Amino acid sequence: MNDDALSEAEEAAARLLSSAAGVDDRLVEGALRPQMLAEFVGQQVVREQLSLVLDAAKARGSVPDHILLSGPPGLGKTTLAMIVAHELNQPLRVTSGPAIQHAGDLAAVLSSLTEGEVLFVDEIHRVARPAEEMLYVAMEDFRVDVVVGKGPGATAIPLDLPPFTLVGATTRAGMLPGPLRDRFGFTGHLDFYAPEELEQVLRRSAELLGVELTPEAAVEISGRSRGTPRIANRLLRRVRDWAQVRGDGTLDLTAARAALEVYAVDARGLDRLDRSVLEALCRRFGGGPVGLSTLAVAVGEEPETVETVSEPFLVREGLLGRTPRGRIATPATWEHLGLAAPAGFAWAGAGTGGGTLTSRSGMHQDTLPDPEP
Ligand SMILES: Nc1ncnc2c1ncn2[C@@H]1O[C@H](COP(=O)(O)OP(=O)(O)OP(=O)(O)O)[C@@H](O)[C@H]1O
Repeated sequence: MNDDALSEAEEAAARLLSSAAGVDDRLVEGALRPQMLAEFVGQQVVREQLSLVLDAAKARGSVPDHILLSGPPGLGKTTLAMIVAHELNQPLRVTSGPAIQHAGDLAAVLSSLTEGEVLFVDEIHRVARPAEEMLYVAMEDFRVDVVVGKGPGATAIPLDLPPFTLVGATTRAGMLPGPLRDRFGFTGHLDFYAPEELEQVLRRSAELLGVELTPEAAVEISGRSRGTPRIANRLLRRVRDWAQVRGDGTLDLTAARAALEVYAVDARGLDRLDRSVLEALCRRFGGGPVGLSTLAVAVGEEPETVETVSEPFLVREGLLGRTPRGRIATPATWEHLGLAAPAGFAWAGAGTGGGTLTSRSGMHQDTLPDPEP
């Protein structure tokens, strides 16, 4: 092997090793999380409000009010919870709604908190009913009533808790019971990011990953990231893979386009699930209305996944309408799929919030609660 061939082989090995080091994407995702509020890109309003809440509490030397963060997945709720703990210089305890199925589960977590600690409850709308009451008391009075014994002889022993801050995150704010929502002193709603904000996220992540990202590639990736930093970072890592394996290591427009084609992310950022939802809606159900659960079965997913992961973006893009009678296609849906709308299809909906069909009769309906506002 001559010197050139040898150095090529060494380079190839180095490239493979560095991509192998990035195999655990979750570790990389953690490394890309901003640590302080000042590093957190976008969400100007929530950032300013939160910074006031935290600064005021620090100035008073007290714990801040409980904080509720809502919004679609991947917009930075967990990151903000971590930032809250970091900014307050307090430890963070992490749990999630589905893990709290009994009051005892919650009592165990609460009774081990230290003063000022930040307790993060992800998917707080899924905390089981029996634990909810206990959470109300803990949030308001910093107390848990531990029940000892069973039946008529059961007694509740009150246990004082040190003041702590609860940070709750939810993708379904509408599902939170009123009394729980009311006990949060601050509620921040995270919205999808603007393309320029995602470019900023991408530039920051590329720097942390030590890769060169051209401005054109940043625009291309951000445009296909569905307004979501987690997706932007994920696509960045896929483009990095492509650039390392098939390109020269630079994340340029060619690498971005080629990689996103390999991973079937279309020009509007729709992925496999989004397209399956739209295809099923139009091809199998004639554009709807079709109930959420029927649609979810048709694409082989859980209704909650379709509702929380796919729908918010599709509705925002005007590619899907949600009505009390079910999900419906919009003119943009047919256009995006390159299909002709069936004769008689007429849409009288607002682009983002849903709408009504004017001439088609309801078909394929499930019993469906009113869509969330
Ligand atoms: N504002 C931001 N600036 C920079 N990076 C961000 C921002 N928001 C999110 N990220 C990145 O996106 C990733 C996903 O964020 P995070 O896990 O906080 O989302 P989430 O809203 O909690 O999602 P889920 O509800 O699915 O848990 C993080 O790893 C972080 O690197």
